[in-house]
Amino acid sequence: MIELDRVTFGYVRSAPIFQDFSWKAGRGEAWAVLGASGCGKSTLLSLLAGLVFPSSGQVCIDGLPLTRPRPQTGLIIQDYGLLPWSTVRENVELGLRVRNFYGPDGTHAPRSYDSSLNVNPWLDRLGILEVAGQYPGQISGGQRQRTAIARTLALRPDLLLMDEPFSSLDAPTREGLQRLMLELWAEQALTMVIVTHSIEEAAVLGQRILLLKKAPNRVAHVIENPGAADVHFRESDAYVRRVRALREQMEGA
Ligand SMILES: Nc1ncnc2c1ncn2[C@@H]1O[C@H](COP(=O)(O)OP(=O)(O)OP(=O)(O)O)[C@@H](O)[C@H]1O
Repeated sequence: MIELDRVTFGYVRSAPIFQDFSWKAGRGEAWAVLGASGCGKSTLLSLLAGLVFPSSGQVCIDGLPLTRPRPQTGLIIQDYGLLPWSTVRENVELGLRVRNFYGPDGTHAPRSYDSSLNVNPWLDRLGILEVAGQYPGQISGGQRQRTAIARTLALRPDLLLMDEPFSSLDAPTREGLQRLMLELWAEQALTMVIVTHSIEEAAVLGQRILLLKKAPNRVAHVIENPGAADVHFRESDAYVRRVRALREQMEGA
């Protein structure tokens, strides 16, 4: 589904963050991108989202070179990006309204396009139906993040990119949302890429973990972590060992 082929990227007047960097992710996989601050995790997400482009090499999604943001890619950023003057329901409808205006191909709305704004199933699935009439300022951080997730999933993405989605939440809320993401990932047949600087989060959410090191990243260090999809993985010895191993690998970065 995702293929980075010898990608080189650096911001203007800055040293490259990725140099001849190649990486592949298959359809339906759950990836965590882990690394210390400044190693290029968010930049990788921007490359995957089609927000920035390599100076050489290619980013391909589903075999097609990425030349602009793709309508089937959902991006969830750290501060939720909710409109404070709109209710939870209006925020969840927002992506669908924009898509109805521009159409799923990003240029125009074809007649055949289903323009329904029925977001109730998503509000229900994300557990925010009872706060649907409230404004972002009146709900908790966890509910705000659920709203952002509902808004993105209502667009039925096949690729979900998340940048430090739970970093500002307290531990029980974060763990609840991590569990929910794993359920949604399995339920919706999503390909998921979650950027995190938390070793524990990477171990819980990433069936495969891409470890970025100090820039420039030239090699994709991939750690297999098949236990992640299991709801009880967090309580297992294998999880403790995985976290320890990841910490050692990060310290050696
Ligand atoms: N828009 C930009 N213009 C110039 N430099 C940038 C820009 N965005 C990020 N950088 C720089 O690129 C490098 C990688 O940044 P990036 O945000 O991708 O790292 P990160 O691993 O996500 O870090 P963090 O965990 O702190 O968010 C950093 O040195 C950062 O200062």
